[in-house]
Amino acid sequence: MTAPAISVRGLTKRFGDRTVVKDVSLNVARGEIAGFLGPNGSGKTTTIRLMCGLLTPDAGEGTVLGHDILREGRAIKRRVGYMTQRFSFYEDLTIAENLHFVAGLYGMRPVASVVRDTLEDLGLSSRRDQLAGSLSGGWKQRLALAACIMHRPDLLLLDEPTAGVDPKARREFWDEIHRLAADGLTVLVSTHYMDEAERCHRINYISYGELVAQGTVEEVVRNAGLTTLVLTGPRSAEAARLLKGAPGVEQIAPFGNTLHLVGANGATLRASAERVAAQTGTQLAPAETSLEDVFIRLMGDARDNVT
Ligand SMILES: Nc1ncnc2c1ncn2[C@@H]1O[C@H](COP(=O)(O)OP(=O)(O)OP(=O)(O)O)[C@@H](O)[C@H]1O
Repeated sequence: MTAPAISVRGLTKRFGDRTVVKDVSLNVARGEIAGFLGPNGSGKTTTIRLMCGLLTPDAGEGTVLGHDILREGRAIKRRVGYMTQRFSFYEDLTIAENLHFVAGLYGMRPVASVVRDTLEDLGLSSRRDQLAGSLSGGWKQRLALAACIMHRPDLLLLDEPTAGVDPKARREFWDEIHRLAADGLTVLVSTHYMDEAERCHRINYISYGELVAQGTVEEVVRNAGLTTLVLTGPRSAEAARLLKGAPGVEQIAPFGNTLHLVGANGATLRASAERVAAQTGTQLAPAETSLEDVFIRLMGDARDNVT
């Protein structure tokens, strides 16, 4: 039986007297696209670096691609492609020249055909002679992806790969990720975008260094046990004022003419919402809880734990 792509337990990392990763356990099956989510500074990058042997944990153990993270960092690095948050290229080299350089670093032979295959694989052939510095965000990101899959890794670690990229380029990037996963590559990808989280097979949510939710999107939403209601009508802004601080109302978010209300205690939330709906002549209806509703809730919970 092949070992899971990632199987780590109790990972902990301190910087000075701050513990930024606390007892994190993570399992990622081969071929899975695992999402890694959480607020800024919650420890995603640090966890990724612990798993690919770039940082040594203060506690914890486990394997990545069957290799021990404490003793076999070199073997892990050879089989992992890591796209960092601020990936960089030689801006005054073309796409093809940048890839030649990377192929040389990895010692891949014959360089010319490796580069040609990679260009073709990622649909970069038509732009092979364009200077990297003159590419749009979406093409730069595609080049970065090409550079990190060139050595045919088994696991891709992508740290916010689509930050600042337009929706069409993001969609194409995700189509590419799914294509790679269908070919057997495992992907762990950190993101702040909800639509991207929904494109993962499973998600892992980390907050202040602790993993607080794991599972498929449906499981994470269901386990949060939240009720969501929608108020609609021209007086929804007034309704929002009246609902602020009302019993059971934990989140109030306007979306155009509607007001999105979320709370853990469904009965209390409904009672408050019905009262205000009657007062303001707005219509009340049940709605599906979204992943965003759950994440806002998780962020609030974690902050409460810290203060
Ligand atoms: N080498 C370091 N030395 C000291 N503190 C660090 C170091 N690297 C990260 N940190 C701190 O650890 C915390 C977690 O950072 P990390 O980059 O892992 O979070 P993140 O979840 O990736 O955040 P973001 O979403 O903003 O990228 C932050 O408070 C950060 O400032």
